[in-house]
Amino acid sequence: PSTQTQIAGFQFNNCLMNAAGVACMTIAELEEVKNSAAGSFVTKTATLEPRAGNPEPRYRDVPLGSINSMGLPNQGLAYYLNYLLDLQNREPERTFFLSLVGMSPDETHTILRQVQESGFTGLTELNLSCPNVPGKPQIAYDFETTEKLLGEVFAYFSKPLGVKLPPYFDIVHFDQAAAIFNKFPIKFVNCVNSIGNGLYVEDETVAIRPKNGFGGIGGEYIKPTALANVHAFYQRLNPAIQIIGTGGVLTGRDAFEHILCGASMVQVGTTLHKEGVSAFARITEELQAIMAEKGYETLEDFRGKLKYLG
Ligand SMILES: O=C(O)c1[nH]c(=O)[nH]c(=O)c1I
Repeated sequence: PSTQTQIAGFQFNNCLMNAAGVACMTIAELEEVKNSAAGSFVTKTATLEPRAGNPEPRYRDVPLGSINSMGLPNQGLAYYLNYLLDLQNREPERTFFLSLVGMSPDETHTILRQVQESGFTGLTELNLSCPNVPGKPQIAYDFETTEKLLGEVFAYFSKPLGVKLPPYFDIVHFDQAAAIFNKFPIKFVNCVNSIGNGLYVEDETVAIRPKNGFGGIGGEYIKPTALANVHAFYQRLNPAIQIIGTGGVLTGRDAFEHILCGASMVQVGTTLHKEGVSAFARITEELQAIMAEKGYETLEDFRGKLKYLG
């Protein structure tokens, strides 16, 4: 069976890739993901200037997942954009993702204009969901701001762009968010970012330093929420807007469920942090075994075909 896929008309030889933030801060890390069984990579979310991020410890792997309050540390847009421009000349047949966001709407426009004016031919993932910059709300929880920002962006940005979303927990919010995204030529929505502002306690103490221990939750804890967001947007969005599924992917079975719920690409975060890039080959083999057992040749044989109980 084949686990190849396409996003916005770009072909990928595998439907698995890293989630932004994991294994993607440096060129060395990105090259390792690129040279693994992953079909693509996304960079760490880039801001205009490099950022040190929050004080450590700011990321912890825990038995059922992870907690992080990194605070958007990154090498700055130029570092990632220059690498991607060089890479697309070296490997023109492959497509990669650039994740970005400004520390303000104006900075977001500055960054996106730089990308627009560059020769970048890959996919842009606008991160509307970072939960860990003290004082900064998750943009996509503010529907008015999100609609205004996207309206401004699409006045000048013509390269393929998708958005990274926080998890929503209310059917009305799925309705309202989807109604906004359906207004714009967005190529994909990526559901979900970490569940924001969880708290992990060891003995009597928090596990991470920033924000008195509050941080985004990933891993097994979040798969039911991730699948619900993937499927809710799959049900509601214009079919021209594809879904990337992120959250709780440990095994081929988890990847299968994301695709069954409507995802065209599946991202791996916490599991990749714990296991390393060998996770991509393992999960791919597990997914192919499930597809073979069920007689599915391609993702399209089962993508979005979640059954209800009537
Ligand atoms: O703290 C971070 O850097 C971070 N952490 C997350 O869990 N999601 C995000 O989008 C980001 I930008």
